[in-house]
Amino acid sequence: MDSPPPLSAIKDAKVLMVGAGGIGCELLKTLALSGFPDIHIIDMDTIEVSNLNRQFLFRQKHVGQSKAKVAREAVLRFRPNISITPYHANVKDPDFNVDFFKQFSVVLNGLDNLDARRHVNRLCLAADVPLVESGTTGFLGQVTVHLKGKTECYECQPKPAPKSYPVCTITSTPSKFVHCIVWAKDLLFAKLFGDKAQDNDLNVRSGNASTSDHTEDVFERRKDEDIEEYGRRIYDHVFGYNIEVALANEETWKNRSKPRPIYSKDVLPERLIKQNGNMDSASATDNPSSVSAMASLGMKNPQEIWSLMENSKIFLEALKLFFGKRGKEVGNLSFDKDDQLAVEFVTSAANIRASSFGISLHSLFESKGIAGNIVHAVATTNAIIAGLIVIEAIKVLQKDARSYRMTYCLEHPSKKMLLMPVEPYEPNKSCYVCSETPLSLEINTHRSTLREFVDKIVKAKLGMNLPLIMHGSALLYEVGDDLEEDMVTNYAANLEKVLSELPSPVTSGTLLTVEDLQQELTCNISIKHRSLTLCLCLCLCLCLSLSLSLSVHRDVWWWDFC
Ligand SMILES: Nc1ncnc2c1ncn2[C@@H]1O[C@H](COP(=O)(O)OP(=O)(O)OP(=O)(O)O)[C@@H](O)[C@H]1O
Ligand SMILES: [Zn+2]
Repeated sequence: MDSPPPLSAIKDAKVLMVGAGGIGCELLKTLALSGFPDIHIIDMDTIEVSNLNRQFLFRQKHVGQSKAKVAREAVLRFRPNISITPYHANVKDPDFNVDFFKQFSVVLNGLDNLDARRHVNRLCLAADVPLVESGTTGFLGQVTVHLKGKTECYECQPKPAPKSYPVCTITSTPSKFVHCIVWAKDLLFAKLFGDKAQDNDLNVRSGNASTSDHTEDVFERRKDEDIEEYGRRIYDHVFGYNIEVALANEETWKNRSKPRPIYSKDVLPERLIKQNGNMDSASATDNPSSVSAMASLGMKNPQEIWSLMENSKIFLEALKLFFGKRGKEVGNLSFDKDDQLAVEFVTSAANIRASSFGISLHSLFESKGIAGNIVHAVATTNAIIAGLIVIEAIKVLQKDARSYRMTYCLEHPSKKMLLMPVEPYEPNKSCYVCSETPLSLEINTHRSTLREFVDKIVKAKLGMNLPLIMHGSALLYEVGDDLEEDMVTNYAANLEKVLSELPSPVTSGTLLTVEDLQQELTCNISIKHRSLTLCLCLCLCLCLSLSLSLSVHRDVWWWDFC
């Protein structure tokens, strides 16, 4: 593969790529073939089988290995004379600080999440290094250019929040298959296999009226309980008893069609073990990651829609395999779309619930897409976007500011164009990241603790990684390895206090300074005490994903418990 000699701007460039996935593989290849001599890559992941269809630098034999390292080796085979430095690490690690970023001529993002994108944006601003940002969703994609003070930063425009659903729709009145998936994944799967200490809206009342101990958690496996018996008890509780309890509230069903309780004995023969063999032969391998209920039941086609009976068998088999073959993980699992057994369990549970509510059933393939919020990736879109990133990177290196473009890759032509170039916007003067605009936060200072403020506002909403919080000259909180022991004790005590009872009380009118030492970002937050009205509180309660809710009202944020 011969290519023309590189432009001088390219020859002297040192670039940082963040992400070596779908876009990253294409990008590294295009950078190398364009003559970029010095490329650094950060990626925290290892290669999964599901990456191989489009992340073409990786092969089956690389599964389990670092993406950054394998991508390097693959490209060095056809461009042996360039320098590629891989980091198998999270870009949020403290080693990747402002000084690290300062060594690069330009940073190129091929990431898949908001959190990491925001973090890189801040480091690029602090290091004053241009950023070319990108993303794809199926046939759609975009490449944007960000230069401090000249164009808007990645965070100048608010980004849409991930979709969440009202709690009651999920727990009581699902009307779409996605509601059943959210129930199966975020409630049932989390309850059975996740951290027991986590809040969970799943109904945990005992289904057995004769049980003397009414506080018994029905989801706990009883001592010496046979695994199939346990599975059937869970099945009957969530698909049978809970539906009967819900039906008793007639108001709910006045204008809705009633669900049908489903009990395992009505769908399945008395005992399955005899049909499916015993635990030891249930799975062909002992490798926990390849345990599969479909495999042990001899079902092969992920695109097939299973009957209610098949879903019920998969449900019991998956539960049995989790406890039998992956028992060590039970209690620590969170749903992962690349975990076959988890997807099988969630698909079957969602389908049984869908059956109960008269919602059409879906295949494992479709369920996986919905559960993982997946829009199936299109390799060609990634290749187009990677090409556009390199074009913008070259303009940045040539300091050709007038020709910078943000380019949108469309699904259908608009004005006969599939690629829509737009001139970059000016920085947003009220952006708290790239300008010094103060923020306003309305919060219940008598009920919210400093820990909630740190976790839900400073980390989750402001996207800070290593925060420090000051009230005037009083330090309320900071993190770091070199803190004195008494400071660590003070901060730990502060975290549990409500804001108005901190040593330096935070009340209406307080101006807090929040700083992230790694991102070199400082924000001033003006606090206003607010106790929510009932109506507001009810509306907040509808948000499933947060037990504490926050909403952005232009530049004023309010926040409280539900
Ligand atoms: N904080 C981070 N630090 C380093 N790398 C990251 C970080 N966040 C995401 N990435 C990397 O960005 C890449 C994004 O690639 P892509 O969107 O193709 O996702 P994927 O996980 O490879 O594929 P898919 O999600 O479609 O299965 C991934 O390789 C991921 O490891
Ligand atoms: Zn900005």
